[in-house]
Amino acid sequence: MEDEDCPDLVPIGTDGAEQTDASPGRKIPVTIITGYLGAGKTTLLNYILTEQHNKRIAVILNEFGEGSALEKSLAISQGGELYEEWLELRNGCLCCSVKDSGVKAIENLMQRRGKFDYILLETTGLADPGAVASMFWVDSELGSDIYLDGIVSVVDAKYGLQHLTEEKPEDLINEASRQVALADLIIINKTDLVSEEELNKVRTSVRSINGLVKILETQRSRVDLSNVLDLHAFDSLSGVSLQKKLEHVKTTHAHLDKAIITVTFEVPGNIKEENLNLFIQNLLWEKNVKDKTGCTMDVIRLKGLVSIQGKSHQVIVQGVHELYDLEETSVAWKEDEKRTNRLVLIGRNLDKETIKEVFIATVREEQGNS
Ligand SMILES: Nc1nc2c(ncn2[C@@H]2O[C@H](COP(=O)(O)OP(=O)(O)OP(=O)(O)O)[C@@H](O)[C@H]2O)c(=O)[nH]1
Ligand SMILES: [Zn+2]
Repeated sequence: MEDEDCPDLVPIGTDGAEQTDASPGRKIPVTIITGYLGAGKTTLLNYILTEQHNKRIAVILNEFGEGSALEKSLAISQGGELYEEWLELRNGCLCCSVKDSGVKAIENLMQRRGKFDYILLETTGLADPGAVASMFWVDSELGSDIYLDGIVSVVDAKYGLQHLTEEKPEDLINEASRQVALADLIIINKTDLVSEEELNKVRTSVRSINGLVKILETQRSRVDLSNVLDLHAFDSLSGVSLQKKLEHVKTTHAHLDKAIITVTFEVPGNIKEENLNLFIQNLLWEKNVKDKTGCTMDVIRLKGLVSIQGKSHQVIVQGVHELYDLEETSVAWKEDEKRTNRLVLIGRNLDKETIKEVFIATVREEQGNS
């Protein structure tokens, strides 16, 4: 990789703040804050910055996914004080080659100014957070200083329902639904503007898309920060909490043909890692898994805990769009425990029976002893 391709981040002023880099080896979490136009993302960011006094938080405001501006500002909060850095990007934007250069740019800045403890990234209201997420997720595996902690979606209590049901041309999934489908935490904001009944409708609609997500309701995005930061939603640390969640997933039925829903299934026994890979790749890459009517199953998010042959611990499966990852958790299968595989899929054209059959068939096929 050529250094030339990486944008430079140039901090404004040379007499920067003191560096408070305590633990150089530690990785820095990135939380993606997404949500439709005007839902309350910036309000949430500002709230976090004013509430959180002991973390050095870097904020990337609003610019990922937009490719025009030549400079980006990076607001940094430390000890309750806000100051701003400008990122001067040689090739114009942070997003055009985000995968390498966006992360690299953040790393460069940290080298010059000392590490942050935390990075918050606000996407634009129409962004596909999956694209942004995959950039940080992949890079974490390449020895980056940064890792993806979670995706938080803010939903407007008043207009959210309208956004979620908006029909897009050519069968596209609307942005609001995608943001909800991908989220690890949903904040339904502006509850002051709606009646209890309206709020129920929004909540039901959010839940029908994402049966796994935690939902909070707020005014002015005021939320207990322990619910937002350090979720570890993408790493094996989330294995323990995922286990509990998987037992209580709210599976939903499509009330509309094209609705995004959550399905879950369980298949007992041990599976081979290569067979699981095959199943996931058919689903996410080959896209050759179809529902009963012949429509391709369209998976936006996938999570699961599985039992892989030869592994003593539960393995967590994570998928976002076409990326996925298997990682052994710290949870060991007990001697007398029934080994099992639980998967949750969020997407379109998902029908539980078919997908379970396909899973079983794929797992069995290659064992050659069915
Ligand atoms: N009534 C009410 N207004 C709110 C609430 N939270 C935020 N707002 C207002 O809603 C507007 C949009 O809030 P932002 O935080 O800028 O929303 P955003 O998601 O960052 O918006 P974009 O970046 O433009 O997509 C602002 O005028 C806020 O003051 C709330 O709980 N109730
Ligand atoms: Zn904003």
